[in-house]
This record gives sequence, C-alpha cells and structure tokens, in this order.
Amino acid sequence: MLSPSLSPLQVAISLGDPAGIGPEVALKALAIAQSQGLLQHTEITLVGSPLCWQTCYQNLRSRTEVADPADFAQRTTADPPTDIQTGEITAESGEVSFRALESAIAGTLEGQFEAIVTAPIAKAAWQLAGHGYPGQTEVLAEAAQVSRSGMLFVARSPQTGWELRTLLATTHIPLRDVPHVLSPELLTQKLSLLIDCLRQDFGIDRPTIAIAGLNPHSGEQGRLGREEQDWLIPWLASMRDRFPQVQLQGPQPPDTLWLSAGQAWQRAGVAAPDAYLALYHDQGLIPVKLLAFDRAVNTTIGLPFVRTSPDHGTAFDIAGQGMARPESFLAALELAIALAHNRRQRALQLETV
Ligand SMILES: NC(=O)C1=CN([C@@H]2O[C@H](COP(=O)(O)OP(=O)(O)OC[C@H]3O[C@@H](n4cnc5c(N)ncnc54)[C@H](O)[C@@H]3O)[C@@H](O)[C@H]2O)C=CC1
Ligand SMILES: NCC(=O)COP(=O)(O)O
Repeated sequence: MLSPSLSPLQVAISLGDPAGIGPEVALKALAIAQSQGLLQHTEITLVGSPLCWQTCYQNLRSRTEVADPADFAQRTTADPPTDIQTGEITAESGEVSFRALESAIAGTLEGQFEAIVTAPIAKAAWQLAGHGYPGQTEVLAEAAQVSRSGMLFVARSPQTGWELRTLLATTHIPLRDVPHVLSPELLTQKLSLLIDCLRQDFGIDRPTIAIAGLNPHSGEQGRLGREEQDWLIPWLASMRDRFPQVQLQGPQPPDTLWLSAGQAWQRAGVAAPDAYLALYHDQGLIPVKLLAFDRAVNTTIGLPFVRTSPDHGTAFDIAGQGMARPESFLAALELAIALAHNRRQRALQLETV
C-alpha cells in the first residue's frame, strides 16, 4: 500500500500507434484501475495527440468500459494532418506514436514524470515516418544516455503469486545475426544489469538466475553447435567467480529451461529461478507469452526512470473493434506504479542515511 503522505506518483501514458489497439487498451485499463481504486496515489498524464485519444474514446464508449481522457492530465503533441484509419500502417500514425513517446520521455527527463507506460507502436510505421529505431527501448536508452539497457519481461502468476522474469540478451535482430552479436562482453553487460535490477527493483539480493544455451540440447558437447563449449561455459564459470552471491545455472537446454517456470506458475512451493536469461527474442518470449500473454509486462531496465509496456503489439487485425484485452496494459500500469514507488522509497531512505 502506498503511503498517502507522499505526493502522488507521476505516471505518463504514451499514446502508441493510433491505428492499433494501444489507446484502446490504455483507456480500458484506466477504467479498471479507476474502479478498483488503483490510482489513489497516482496522477496519470495522457501523452500524445488529443484528437487520437478522443477519437478512440468516442468510438468505444458506447460499446465497452473505457476511461474518459478528459479525466486525466494531458501532455499534448500535434494531431495527425489526416484521419487515421484503424488497422493501417502509415507514416502518419508512425509519426504520431513517435512524437508521443518523445514527449513522454522529454517530460520525464524534465522531472515531470517518474514512470512511463508506453502503448504499443508499429516499427514498420516508424520506418515509414523516417524513424529508423528498432523499437521504443532503443529510443528510451538513447534519450536517457545510458550505455546499458535491457528488455525484461515480468509476469505474476494469478494462481501462486510467483513472478516470472525473463531478460532478452538480444532483441530485434534477424535470427541469423544472433550468434555473431552474442559475446561474453554483451552477456556480462546484460547479466550485471539483471543482477542490479533484481536487487534494486525487486529486493532480491542473492538471486538464482538460469541462462539458456543457444543450440539444441545446449550443443550436446559440441556435436549440435559449438558456442556452449567455445565460450558460454567458460564465460559462466568466470561469472560465478565475479558474482559469488548469485546462483548461476546453465547454459541449460533451451527447450526445457522454462519448464520450471510453468510449474511454479501453476503450483505453489515449486522451486524456480528468480530470473531467466534468454539469448534471443523468440527463445525468451515464446515461453513468456504461452504462459502469460495477458499478464506479462515488458520493462526497460537500466534507465534512470521506470518504463513499462504491455507484452503485445498493435494487433492491427482487431483494432477499433473494442475486443482488445486490457490485462497486460493494466499489469504494465500496476508494475510501473510499484517500481516507481520502490524507487521513491529507496531515494528517501538514502536521503535519511
Ligand atoms: N511494445 C511494443 O510497442 C510492441 C510492438 N509490436 C508491434 O506490433 C505490431 C504487430 O505485431 P504482432 O507480431 O502481430 O503482435 P501483436 O501482439 O500485435 O498481435 C499478435 C496476435 O495477438 C493478438 N493480440 C495482441 N494483443 C491483444 C490483446 N490485447 N487482446 C486480444 N488479442 C491481442 C492479435 O490480435 C494478434 O492475433 C508490429 O508492428 C510490432 O512491431 C509488437 C510487440 C510489442
Ligand atoms: N517484442 C517486444 C517488443 O517489440 C517491444 O519493443 P519496444 O518497442 O518496447 O522496444
């Protein structure tokens, strides 16, 4: 429970792609958050084109429960010059979603917000609008001028309360580039970031972390691929020396690594790692989305502020129909509030020491 003596947490929600389901899941999640009293100590600011927020609200309000954008503070960016067609990937919608993210980041760096919850954008629309970033993570990291950042997916089991955490070592790159991009230096950077995040954001000082292999059966002693033998196993040995407080498991066969997560998700008392390190995007996200598509949150670690996002994309196939499920966005909002609150508490403790 948040302490009422603190001033409200300041959380920005960026519009995302207005042709997709981002504004819809945001307004639906806000309606649930309002009705459940989750925003009592939080001030929400909607960031982006006011016309796009309003259009989404007007389109859906008679069909489903959505919050009224007028109930929240606004940080506005330019409206699109022409109507946005739901479900279409265009330069106009890419420009609108990029400007909303840019403005949310600017507000955060100016000290207006402590956390940003980003609605999903379409990378293809950004490309059409001339913004060549592979995703929002890279824009956030560049704007915050951090040398290390990571894409961590977090999901809490509704049955057991166990929390699945999966960090991706590589993200939006072609599969064939993965073996060339992976290196001891990159994995050291990601692992140390994860260890810092577990301690600072989740209060876990002595975590167990499971690391996936790259090849089937983790290479089967080099017969099905050599990366494990050539450098992953020696690298892990060096990490055990460097982080003696951390129990490092692996490199483990990727096809069975997340079985423990499935069990801990369903049954209380099952032992499972505090976090998993996946070597590439789909290796980590297939188990996450199979287990927790409606609950997982994508959070960027390594930033000086909190950033969360739902685990799904723009879902153009169902945009504008009122059928998008808001649970992942709601989880992203709740996690953003919890992490921002933790960071405030830590800052207060440091001030009083
Ligand atoms: N955080 C972000 O900004 C993300 C953006 N994307 C972008 O989204 C676009 C579409 O990507 P896809 O691979 O198709 O993934 P997607 O997550 O948008 O859709 C995959 C499938 O899941 C369904 N779905 C997704 N969210 C749903 C929800 N809340 N309720 C009900 N059904 C839902 C969709 O209808 C679709 O059938 C791409 O441009 C991609 O770059 C994808 C993932 C994350
Ligand atoms: N698959 C995760 C994803 O696309 C999220 O990317 P980002 O926009 O948060 O960088």
